[in-house]
Amino acid sequence: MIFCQNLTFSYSPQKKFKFPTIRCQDGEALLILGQSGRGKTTLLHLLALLLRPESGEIILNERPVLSLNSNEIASLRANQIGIIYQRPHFVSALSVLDNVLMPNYLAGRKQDKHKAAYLADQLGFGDHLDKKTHQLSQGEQQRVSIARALMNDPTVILADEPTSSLDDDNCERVINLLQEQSARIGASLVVVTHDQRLKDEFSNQVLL
Ligand SMILES: Nc1ncnc2c1ncn2[C@@H]1O[C@H](COP(=O)(O)OP(=O)(O)OP(=O)(O)O)[C@@H](O)[C@H]1O
Repeated sequence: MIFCQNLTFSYSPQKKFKFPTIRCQDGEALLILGQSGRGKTTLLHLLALLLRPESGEIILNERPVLSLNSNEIASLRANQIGIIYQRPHFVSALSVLDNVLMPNYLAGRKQDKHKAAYLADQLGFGDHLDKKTHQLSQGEQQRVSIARALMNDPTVILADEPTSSLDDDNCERVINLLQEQSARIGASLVVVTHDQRLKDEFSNQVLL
């Protein structure tokens, strides 16, 4: 589960944010909708512990996390949080498969090639595993980053505009897969987006 309340953050005295209470239980999905510039990525990075709020509280799996030290936060992020960034960050020298396997490596786990291949098939890029990521289209790269986020069976999945480069068919496929996978592993799924196509796909929604 993920819960936060009274979160505030500022990039500068002119750019301050106060975010609404967010609550997403295990196996549930939450959509956070907002226009460009409303702070969706900022909120997601706060929840992913990539940014530190000025005030407020974040609880992951019943545990207050803002008092953890940097090693504890790194371990939590590697093992329990799957992040799908707005723009995927890949290691360009590695194959698509090795990029998908990267979270196993970073968390000190055995590399699970079967799972990587399964997720790649489900997400429709199973034929591209031996390529380099720059040889894939933007939509394919986005799907690779989704597979990568699911590799360690995270308890919290945070997705930043996961459907922005996708056509309608792939949009539906990706959202279904994210919801199925998070429900299957009992994870909390939080999606931030301005993609209005997702409005009817989530029963729990927050507007920024
Ligand atoms: N590192 C930064 N330093 C200063 N201002 C920033 C920084 N990152 C974001 N901002 C500003 O904070 C505001 C919110 O940015 P954020 O990326 O969180 O919005 P968003 O809702 O995700 O937008 P979009 O839908 O366009 O991605 C924007 O006005 C942006 O210019």
